[in-house]
Amino acid sequence: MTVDPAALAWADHDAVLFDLDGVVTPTAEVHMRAWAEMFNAFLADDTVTGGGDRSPYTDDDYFAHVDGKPRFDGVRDFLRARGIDLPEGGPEDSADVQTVHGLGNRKNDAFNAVLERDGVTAYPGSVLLLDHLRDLGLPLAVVSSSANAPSVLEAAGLADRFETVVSGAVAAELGLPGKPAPDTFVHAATVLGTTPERAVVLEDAVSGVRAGASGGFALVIGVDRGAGAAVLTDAGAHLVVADLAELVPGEDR
Ligand SMILES: O=P(O)(O)OC[C@H]1O[C@@H](O)[C@H](O)[C@@H](O)[C@@H]1O
Repeated sequence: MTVDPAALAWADHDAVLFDLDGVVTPTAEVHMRAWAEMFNAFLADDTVTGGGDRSPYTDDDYFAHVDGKPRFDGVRDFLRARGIDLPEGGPEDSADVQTVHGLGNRKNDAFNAVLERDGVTAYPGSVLLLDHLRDLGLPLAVVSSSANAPSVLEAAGLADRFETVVSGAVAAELGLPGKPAPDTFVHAATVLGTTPERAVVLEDAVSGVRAGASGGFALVIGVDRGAGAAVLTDAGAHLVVADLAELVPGEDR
């Protein structure tokens, strides 16, 4: 399917489902840096046992194993890729314990420290699209793997723009598998009173694009913030943009 981004018939759809980090707000970068800080300290720590490949963690590792997934899935999938065996631990593990949950909690502390220090400013092009869709009266949702989605939306001043927020915490509560499984997007469509065949998904991560494609959504729009347009297309995006302003009719680009 070839789609002209500026000529999208938004009104033909019932709802629009936005990933958050990297789509609405530039917080994918904050997640990326927090992961890199945590994994590199872990990989360089001689006291850690569990074998595996301890070479430094790179952005390629992020895009291949971590991007867009719920926090502890990201930890597990990266460790598995490196052949490193760590105990699972539990949600209450402190951030200095060498378990899957301890490492995830350490990354979360790093993420929240940056959020508190720097705040969040949404991408201007994304706010333009949100304004346009509000003018059209389309119901909107955020579907994010992040348990921090509500605080990021609050910090960006956008909490009132979305009818529902399916965050990592909501998914865990409802027992929904995270991206790349389609369940969180399907749940958001249901909450907005529609079905995947009538809803649009916007995603910057391969795992999220896969979720939209395997869920049978009418339109899956990839947002290239570093994953690569070809990679997003291969994962199932119907079209790929670099900025959400490209999706607003009449916006100068
Ligand atoms: O904030 P949390 O709960 O750790 O969420 C983790 C993930 O949240 C996603 O929204 C990001 O795109 C991921 O790359 C990130 O790792």
